[in-house]
Amino acid sequence: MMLWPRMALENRLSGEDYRFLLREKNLDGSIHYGSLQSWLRVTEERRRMMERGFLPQPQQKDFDDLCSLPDLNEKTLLENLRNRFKHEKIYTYVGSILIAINPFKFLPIYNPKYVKMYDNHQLGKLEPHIYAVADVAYHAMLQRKRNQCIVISGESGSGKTQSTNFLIHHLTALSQKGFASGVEQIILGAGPVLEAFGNAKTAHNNNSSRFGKFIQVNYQETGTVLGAYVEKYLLEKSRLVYQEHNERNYHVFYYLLAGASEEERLAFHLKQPEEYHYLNQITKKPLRQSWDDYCYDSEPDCFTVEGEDLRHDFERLQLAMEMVGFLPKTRRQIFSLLSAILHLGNICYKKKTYRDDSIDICNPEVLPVVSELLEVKEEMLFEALVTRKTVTVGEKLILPYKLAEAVTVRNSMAKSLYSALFDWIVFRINHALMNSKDLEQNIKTLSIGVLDIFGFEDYENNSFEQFCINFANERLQHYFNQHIFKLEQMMPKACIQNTLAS
Ligand SMILES: Nc1ncnc2c1ncn2[C@@H]1O[C@H](COP(=O)(O)OP(=O)(O)OP(=O)(O)O)[C@@H](O)[C@H]1O
Repeated sequence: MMLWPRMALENRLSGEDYRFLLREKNLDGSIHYGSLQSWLRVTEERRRMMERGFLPQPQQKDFDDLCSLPDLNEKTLLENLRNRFKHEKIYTYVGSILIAINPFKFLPIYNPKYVKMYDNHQLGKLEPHIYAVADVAYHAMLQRKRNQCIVISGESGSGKTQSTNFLIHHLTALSQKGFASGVEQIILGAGPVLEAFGNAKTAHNNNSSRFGKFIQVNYQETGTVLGAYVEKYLLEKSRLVYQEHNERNYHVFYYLLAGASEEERLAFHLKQPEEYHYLNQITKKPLRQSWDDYCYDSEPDCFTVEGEDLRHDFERLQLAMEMVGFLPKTRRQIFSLLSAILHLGNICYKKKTYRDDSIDICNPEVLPVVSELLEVKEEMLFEALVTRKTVTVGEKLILPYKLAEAVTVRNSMAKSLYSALFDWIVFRINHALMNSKDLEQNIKTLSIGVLDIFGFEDYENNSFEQFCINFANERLQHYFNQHIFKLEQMMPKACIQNTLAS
């Protein structure tokens, strides 16, 4: 295109005022001049030919930062992301924010070569990557001497936990530069332990986090990892006693039942998963055939998920627990408690007589098993399961539970035991992650936090837990919007100040 070309001025017809001229090279190399109107006619013709398939579609250029899209609207934004995804580019920037699209397959972009490539690089210079975000946070922390935080948000199954793992991996790799010190090993070992006890298969995600976590990696001012801290939020306790169709209980139960040795099976009185009430609800889906006739359709079970090797997972868990500092004796106690919870769920009740509401346990042979595994007296356990103690003015009353109450109490006991176990595991992990140097007052520490909470959920039956999860997501989104708008507002001010100063 030529602006104010001599030729255009010379050849212009009266009344036409060319400001530019279109110049096109023909196939034989000769130059062809055209007016804007003729060029528009040709392009329109080309567009029609392409639409009919006579001409090849032009290769669409993709933008690695959505802010660079010439025309930013929902359609172009989604098309750009789709186009990139087709070429296995799962990451795209929106300024300093990173969008990740779950590829649901392994991509070879997380090996040490990539760690090196993204070390100390300027955001936007290379293809967008999760390592680039970790790198920017790390160097911003070192340069500005300020703590940093990375917030990960997205609906269930979108890849938040996987992204957290990549971030933690890169954050520790940047610090160690090739050497795996003790603390980094513990940080990396903590992930599989938390996942085994706090993740489960859901309808949306085979490895869904059923708790929120904030992992804070602490550094010395030189950038060396000092230690870490894990904060846990709201473990979904209801899953322990009830799961929706096609969902499972926490992974650790299936690992234990598949991977325990013969000796452990005997010691913990282990059975098959389908023999435990807390695990066998998934196989049966009520199928309504007519209005007054319900029957239970036997669906294929989901005790094992495609591609899963539970025995191997149990071995991996044992290794990770060892890395985090759980001694064999402690591990045995943990597995004994898990077995006790499973047996506890099998306790069922019946009315003693038709006349009153008093109840009895219909399978008393389970009681000695639970009492042995929990190391509590059988009588005390029985009392706790069938009676309630209340104190009135100067009087202690022991009242029997009603049938429905007793089932709720049994489930509450199981939920409390598991929740206490999970809290204790997080506590022990934190103890192992805490470096004594953290506590020394003369060492100034910096940190990078990664927030990974459960994603937005909408099931057929949504419980109080879904309400809490979705509310937390809404709050996080609100915080994010506020933060981004504040940054946007600050930007013009900073620009004006800079212009005035210069
Ligand atoms: N970058 C990735 N590369 C390969 N696979 C991935 C990636 N991100 C996610 N996945 C796959 O998607 C699955 C679900 O991801 P993830 O568990 O991280 O989701 P989530 O957002 O944390 O879900 P929830 O909120 O339910 O915990 C993973 O188990 C993994 O198989």
